Amino acid sequence: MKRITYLFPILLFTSACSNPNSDSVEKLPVKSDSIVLNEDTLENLDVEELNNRGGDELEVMSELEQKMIDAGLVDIQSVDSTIQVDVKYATMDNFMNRILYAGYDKVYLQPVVAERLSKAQKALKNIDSTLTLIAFDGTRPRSVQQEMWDALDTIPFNERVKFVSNPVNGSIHNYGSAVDLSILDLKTGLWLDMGAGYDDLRKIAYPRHEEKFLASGELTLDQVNNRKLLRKVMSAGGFWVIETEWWHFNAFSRKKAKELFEVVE
Ligand SMILES: C[C@@H](N)C(=O)N[C@H](C)C(=O)O
Ligand SMILES: [Zn+2]
Repeated sequence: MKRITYLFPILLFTSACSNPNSDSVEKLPVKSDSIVLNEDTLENLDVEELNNRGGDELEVMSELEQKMIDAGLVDIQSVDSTIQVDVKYATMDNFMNRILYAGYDKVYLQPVVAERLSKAQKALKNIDSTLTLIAFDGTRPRSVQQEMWDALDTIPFNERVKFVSNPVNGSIHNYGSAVDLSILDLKTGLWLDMGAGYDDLRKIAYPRHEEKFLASGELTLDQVNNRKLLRKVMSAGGFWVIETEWWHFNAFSRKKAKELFEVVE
């Protein structure tokens, strides 16, 4: 397989609001040293050879994906092609309002974690075959964890750790042992309504406050039941949710992940 290294253009945007649904984004000038193509790499390409290859043979791999493969991680869709992925950190549509994964839009996990996620998917399909798991993030390099952590430096430490793990300790994502995900309804093409968006910092996203928000009418019974369905099938795969994010599931404790795996830096 030919490996082509390149950088996607990265427009740096500032996060005017931490809510991913916000459209109030202030544009900053393009940072010149983060732009576009690595010309040395392009010069070294054997263009004629590439042109002679069928388009579907040409595989373009980002440096990040190569890092995942080198670490022994697997693409969830190569383990279970029925699981959908929508990697928000590969787009501008995330709480940072900028691309964190350049040229990389897959979900890589430790092989044992990917097998467990496939088990969760089967549990979901057994309940309703018109639903599917849709993963937003799997293994996350610690460098990206650091970027997230730094971006939220106006939030007091004790609040910040509820949303982003401290990169010094490492997130369980950094070990390929956590996944952010929801459920997609294949009939409508829509995610099930969880009463709060992905990476929503508000307390309404906290599983631990669900009963309170249900009692106050701020969450509906359907929304809470959708979260419960996600937890039920993830639990069948051996995952558990964290108290402050309905979408984040761990397959191992941090201690166990540290024993078993290396951090992806
Ligand atoms: C940032 C959010 N998607 C997330 O994954 N948070 C957890 C707590 C983490 O950073 O480990
Ligand atoms: Zn997460």
